Amino acid sequence: MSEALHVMAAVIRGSDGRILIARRGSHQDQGGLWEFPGGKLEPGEARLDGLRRELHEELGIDVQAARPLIGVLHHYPKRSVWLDVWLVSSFSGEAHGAEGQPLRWVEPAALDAYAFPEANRPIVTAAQLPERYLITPELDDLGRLCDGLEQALTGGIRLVQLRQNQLDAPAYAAWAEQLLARFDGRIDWLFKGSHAPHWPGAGWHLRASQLGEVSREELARCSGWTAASCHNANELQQALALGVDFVTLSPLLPTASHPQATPLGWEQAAALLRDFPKPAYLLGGLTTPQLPEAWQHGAQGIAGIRGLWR
Ligand SMILES: Nc1nc2c([nH]c(=O)n2[C@@H]2O[C@H](COP(=O)(O)OP(=O)(O)OP(=O)(O)O)[C@@H](O)[C@H]2O)c(=O)[nH]1
Ligand SMILES: [Mg+2]
Repeated sequence: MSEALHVMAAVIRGSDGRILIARRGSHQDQGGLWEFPGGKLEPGEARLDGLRRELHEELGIDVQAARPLIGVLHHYPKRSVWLDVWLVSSFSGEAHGAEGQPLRWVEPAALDAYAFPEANRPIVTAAQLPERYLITPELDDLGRLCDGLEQALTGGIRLVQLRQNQLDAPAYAAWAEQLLARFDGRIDWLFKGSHAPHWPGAGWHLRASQLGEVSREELARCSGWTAASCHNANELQQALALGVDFVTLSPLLPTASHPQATPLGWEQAAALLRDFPKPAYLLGGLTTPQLPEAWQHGAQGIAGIRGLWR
């Protein structure tokens, strides 16, 4: 990372949820492609200061609230860049292309239609994913699960993994089908098991043990989000090679559901994520008030069963 060019970039989210993108000048590196505004950090400059300076220079705005979103180390043929991307949720001033660059405010889902530099794929994903990923508790009753999900939705959850390890495959499929119909369009689902990719619109969450069994092609056929459970550097590399959209990294802290596992702790998790260019949710013993700590340690946010249920 030492030789990589440290670039500060911003996913700027307006009050209506849309995101600001700019088109790079044709004379610039990656010319003509869309980008997240920002630029090179100067020697000795603090990260947030660099971000503020770049956004002032390029857009004429003053940052009021920002936090780390994702770090992406990318090797272009000519040079390596460390894209240090922050989410800007509040700013003053009217954004305009101060260097003559065209700007556009875009719905997060519509970002897929724009041509970005190669390094930007995980940034687009990070801009689209929420900060919390709910994993369902194992319940013996579908009605209770639905009630809990309604409450979670009220609390702002919209990304959910259906974990029901007590069910056999046919029973799991029956629940999945009913849940898809009931929460139509309100939840982004990730299902588990080998049958998961067959539901249109639903995502697929791989267990760590599936990382060596599933192919890139199989994963690419899934029409929703794809994710994997990772616990160490090796599994993160496997997930990266398969091309999943995001991962969970666990266990961060001791948990009741996995009492035998050794927790990673904050520092080890941060070290693993520094070299991992995809959004990652930290999992294990975390609750919503720990979100800022997760962001500071390089995570997209937190995942959880008990911590996010009710
Ligand atoms: N700002 C920005 N740079 C990106 C993105 N994606 C990406 O690969 N880069 C790369 O990061 C590098 C530095 O960005 P930059 O050209 O904005 O730097 P800068 O504002 O200081 O520009 P300057 O050298 O024209 O003064 C470029 O090689 C650029 O291609 C992105 O989304 N935003
Ligand atoms: Mg720039």
